[in-house]
Amino acid sequence: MSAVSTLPLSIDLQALRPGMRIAAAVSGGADSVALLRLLAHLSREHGIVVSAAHVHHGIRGEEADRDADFTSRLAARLGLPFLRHDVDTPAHAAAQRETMEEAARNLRYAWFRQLLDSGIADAVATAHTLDDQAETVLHRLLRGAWTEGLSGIHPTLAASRGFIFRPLLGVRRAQVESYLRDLGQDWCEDSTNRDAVYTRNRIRHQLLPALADYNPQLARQMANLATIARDEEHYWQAELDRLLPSLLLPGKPVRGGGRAASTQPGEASLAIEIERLRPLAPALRRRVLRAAARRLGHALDFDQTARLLAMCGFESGAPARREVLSAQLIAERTPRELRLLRTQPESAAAASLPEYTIAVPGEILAPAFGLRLSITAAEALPAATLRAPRSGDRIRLRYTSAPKRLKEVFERLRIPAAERASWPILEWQGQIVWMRGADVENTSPLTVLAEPLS
Ligand SMILES: Nc1ncnc2c1ncn2[C@@H]1O[C@H](COP(=O)(O)OP(=O)(O)OP(=O)(O)O)[C@@H](O)[C@H]1O
Repeated sequence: MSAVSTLPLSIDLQALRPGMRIAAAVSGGADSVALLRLLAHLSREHGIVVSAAHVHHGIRGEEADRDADFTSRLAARLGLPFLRHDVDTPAHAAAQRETMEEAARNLRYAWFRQLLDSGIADAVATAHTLDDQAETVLHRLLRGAWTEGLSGIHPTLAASRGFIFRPLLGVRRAQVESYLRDLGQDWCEDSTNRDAVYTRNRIRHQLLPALADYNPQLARQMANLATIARDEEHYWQAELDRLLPSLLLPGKPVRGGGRAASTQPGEASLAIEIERLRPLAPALRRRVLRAAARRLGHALDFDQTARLLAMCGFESGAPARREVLSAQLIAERTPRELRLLRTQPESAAAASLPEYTIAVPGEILAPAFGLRLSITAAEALPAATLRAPRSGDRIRLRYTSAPKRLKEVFERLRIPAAERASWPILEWQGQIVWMRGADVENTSPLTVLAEPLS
């Protein structure tokens, strides 16, 4: 089944077959209400079996109850089954040390995959639109993205059974809303969608409209860029799969002894023969290095990759023999090999982590900590420092009477010993005002927002 002409919006249904059971992921917002209405229409015409799947995230109080009731009543009115899943997002976020947004998304997708695995649905449809795509691409561009990041929201995600797909990716949000108005169909507004604390909302309500003054087609072009980047990625990934086995030296991880880097228990390393990298195009060299680092659990940013290329002698300047790329990754070079070594963070590498100075108000990308940090304040104030913990650091958690030693805080938060030396904290005027995953008593005039770098 391809694009369906009898529908008022052109939606991409290439992946669907008659008789398939489709769970529409419905938050109650305009996009997903439109998705449900469109699929309900198709179910009558084409024998697709549609249900409405809603996650109650346990956040946003009564508004979330309202959305769940609204979605359930809408499904009933359309004669469709309603599937509801309740989760405790704050508890999950605390346990996994994720932001609330990350936790909500992870819980949502985990349930979608459960629906597929259990055979309740053959496919889950989400209602991402072309505007979501444009916002995602622009957001990633602002954070500093590779082509993987620029490939944005993928139209289809494979699952172990079935798939997740986004049939509205070619549709503008304004089209969705006018479709609903024509139907006389209402929807729920999420009050947090206007909250300017979230970068995503500022991109949607401020940046994209401002840029559209320069080019009214910008959203579509951002979406086109995502398609181009995705195809490029696909091509290069196939090349990489072909090349990697001959580029990464066999028999790794190694045990040290005569080699460039000696490994300790819990560490791992990979080596790449420099001469084999030399004939490759720069695009492939970078990809090989990034793929090698990824195997050690590390996402290299552009500068780290450039430092590795320089170590191999592919960039100007004297090649360094050793680079501490982050608390967890060291690179060493012998005449023949470039070796990447994943270290225990308590090692010397942790001590070499950079400190980032952040203007207040201001924001910073801190690749060594995998973070993007923004600080808001009502007026210009002295700068803050993002850094790894130091002995003697004390921190006051909310609802506790006195500052505690960092070691106690780590224990209380059950942060594994191996991660502590590189755990990011923010210091302002001699006080720790933020720490990843901790509810810090922040009496300063600073508001701190941290997001992981993708
Ligand atoms: N509470 C929910 N219950 C069911 N589906 C939801 C819920 N929230 C979002 N979705 C689905 O996910 C789509 C995207 O939602 P939204 O834009 O809020 O999420 P996001 O975090 O920006 O994106 P992503 O889901 O890709 O991470 C919605 O159109 C809807 O299909």
